[in-house]
Amino acid sequence: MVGAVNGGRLPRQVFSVVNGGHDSGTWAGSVSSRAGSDCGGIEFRREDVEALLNEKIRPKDKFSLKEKCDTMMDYIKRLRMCIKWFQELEGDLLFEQEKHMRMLESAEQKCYDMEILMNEKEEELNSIIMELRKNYTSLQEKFAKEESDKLAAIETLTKEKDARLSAERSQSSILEDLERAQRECSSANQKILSVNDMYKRLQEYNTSLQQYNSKLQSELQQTNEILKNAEKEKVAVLENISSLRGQCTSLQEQLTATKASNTELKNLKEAAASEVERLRLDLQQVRDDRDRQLSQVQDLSAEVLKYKEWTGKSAAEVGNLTTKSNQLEATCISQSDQIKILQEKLAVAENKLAMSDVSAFEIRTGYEEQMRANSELQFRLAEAEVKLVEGESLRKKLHNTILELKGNIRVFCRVRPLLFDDGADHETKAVSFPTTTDNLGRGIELLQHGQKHSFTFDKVFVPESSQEEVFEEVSQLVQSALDGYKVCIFAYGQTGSGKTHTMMGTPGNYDDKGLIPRSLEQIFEAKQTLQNQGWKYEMQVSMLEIYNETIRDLLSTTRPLTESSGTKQYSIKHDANGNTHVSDLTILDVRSSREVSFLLNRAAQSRSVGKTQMNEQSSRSHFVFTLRISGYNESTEQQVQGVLNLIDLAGSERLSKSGSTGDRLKETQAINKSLSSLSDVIFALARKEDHVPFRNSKLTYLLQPCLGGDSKTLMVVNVSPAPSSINESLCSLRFASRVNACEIGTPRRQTSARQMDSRLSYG
Ligand SMILES: Nc1ncnc2c1ncn2[C@@H]1O[C@H](COP(=O)(O)OP(=O)(O)OP(=O)(O)O)[C@@H](O)[C@H]1O
Repeated sequence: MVGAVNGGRLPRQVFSVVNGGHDSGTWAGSVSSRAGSDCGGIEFRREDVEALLNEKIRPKDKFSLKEKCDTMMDYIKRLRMCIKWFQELEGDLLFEQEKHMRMLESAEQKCYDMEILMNEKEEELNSIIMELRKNYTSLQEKFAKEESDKLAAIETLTKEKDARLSAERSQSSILEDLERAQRECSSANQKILSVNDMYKRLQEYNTSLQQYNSKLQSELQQTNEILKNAEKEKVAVLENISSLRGQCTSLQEQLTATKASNTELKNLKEAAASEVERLRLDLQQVRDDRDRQLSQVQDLSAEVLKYKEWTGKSAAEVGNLTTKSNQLEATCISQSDQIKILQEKLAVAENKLAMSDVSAFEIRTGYEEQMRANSELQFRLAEAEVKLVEGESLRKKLHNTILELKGNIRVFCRVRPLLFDDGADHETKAVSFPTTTDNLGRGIELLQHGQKHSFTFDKVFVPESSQEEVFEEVSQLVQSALDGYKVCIFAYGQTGSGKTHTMMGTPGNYDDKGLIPRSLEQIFEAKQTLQNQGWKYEMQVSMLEIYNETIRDLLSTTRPLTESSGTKQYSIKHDANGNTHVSDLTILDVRSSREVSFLLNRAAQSRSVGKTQMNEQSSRSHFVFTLRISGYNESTEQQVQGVLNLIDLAGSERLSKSGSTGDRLKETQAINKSLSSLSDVIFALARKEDHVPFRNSKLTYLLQPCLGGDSKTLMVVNVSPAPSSINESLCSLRFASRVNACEIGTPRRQTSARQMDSRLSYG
């Protein structure tokens, strides 16, 4: 049964219970205590019982069978007792087991409670341990720190000891230094006094510099005056030169005529001389004949005398001789007559010769006089030309000085006349021009809601200013392009304010032509004039427009009809030399202003123009005209590369006011965006910011060299005088005055024979 319960082995608890808690030894004590004498005092060992239970016990061989049977019987009896006892024991054990089970359960419960408690405690302990560990670590750190502090303190102490020693040593030297420093201090105080004195003097110097500055300003004005006078003188000198040239030409003609008549007279003289020579020869011959005949006559006379002496001779012979003598005398007389005639002829010829000699002398004298006058004229001409060159270089120098003093971006303002379309009350004046000497020709005032806004620019053109007057002010700048500068002139302003009028003029009205045609005429005229100084120029032209942030080639013969059919992507690139190139753009060589006018007309027809509420013929794009000039002087071997950019910007307009819709709205938005990029660039330049957002629009990127480089740039801000446009005019003038305050750089002349791309560049 036990075996069934526990695989044939007695449970350990049983031994404990039976043995009274002793785990080893035999069962005798226990069995006897319960079984008493029934066991017969026979002891059996635990192994025996186990063996018995497992039926492994064999009675010992030395007993007899009976003894063996008795033993066995006894054994069986005991076994039965054992079994009984075991049964009792089992009951006890079950009872015990139940008790133990209950105890176990309560122990388990306790255990479980304990476990929970333990877990809680463990957690508590863990956190305490953690805290303790932290404390320990921090304590260790503190300890280490304190150790290092201690070491450092010891070191510092040692050092301090050393320092103290050395301080004690140096104290004395410091005392000496102190004395010296005190001495120096007193001398420094003296210096401070002198510096203060110097400061005062510097302030005075500063004041004098300011005065000098204002003096320079007035000198600048004077220089402007001088420049204008120099211009006038230049014109006078040019006129003088042309009259001298005229005189020179007429003298040259006279000289040629005189030379021709001289040659004629020389020929006549030579003919007369040869005639005289011939006559002389004839005369000589006649004289020889006469002499010969005279000697014959003399001979014959001698013979006659001899014959006369010979009276005895025959009368016939005498008659003969007399006839001969008469003949000879007649011949002699006729020859004498001939000689007389010849002598007369000779005298006439000699007279003629003398006369021709006299006229030849006169002609020679006249010729020499003319030669003298001619060389004098040549000398005066050379002098005038030298003066002209000097005047020209003075003009350039003064002009460049003015620009350098001003910074390279200048601003002109032009107010257009009131138009019928402005619908304005012509009595109400929103724009006025101050007449004080300071601001005369340079100031403009706007009246908005009763408040006056004043602005000053390099030049302000009143509504009555003519196109010619405007051009006169920019002609110097245009001229600089021929001197090798990059020049950029752009018109800015609200839509309908007169930009296109200023730049291009009125179509079909020759006298009202704008800056672009006038500039070209001046350039081509100057090209002709400068030829006399050895300059040869080549010109290339290109024209483009930026419409809705897209570049369009206005000279392309294969221009797409619609926006979407466009194939070419014109990209802008700036090279290392500061030149700008637009890929695939048409560039044409031009030789006369007429050729360029023709191209301008062609471009004007291709330009994007539309009608808005503000302007009947509004330019809906930015127009960029570029002329590249490359010049070479054979005599000085100088080379210049100038660029002239003339730009008519699209007009800014308020969406609300323009009343644009559809495509017009898109255009207006694109125009306003690029103009606002332009103002961003100008403001960044004015503030001297590190990053200037040139790349924010095609317009600003294209104009980068003009705005941020070394070119001479002029902005013409156009404003309308209409009271209804006062807000826009104010915006334009505010922007222009920011531009006017910009200092961008110093214009640089391109005079070296540096390599330039054969493609046209913008700056
Ligand atoms: N100085 C002037 N004298 C006479 N008329 C002028 C003057 N300036 C402008 N106008 C006239 O004003 C009108 C608008 O001028 P224009 O077309 O030049 O303006 P805009 O600024 O180019 O306009 P948009 O930006 O819309 O193209 C035109 O009829 C023009 O003839």
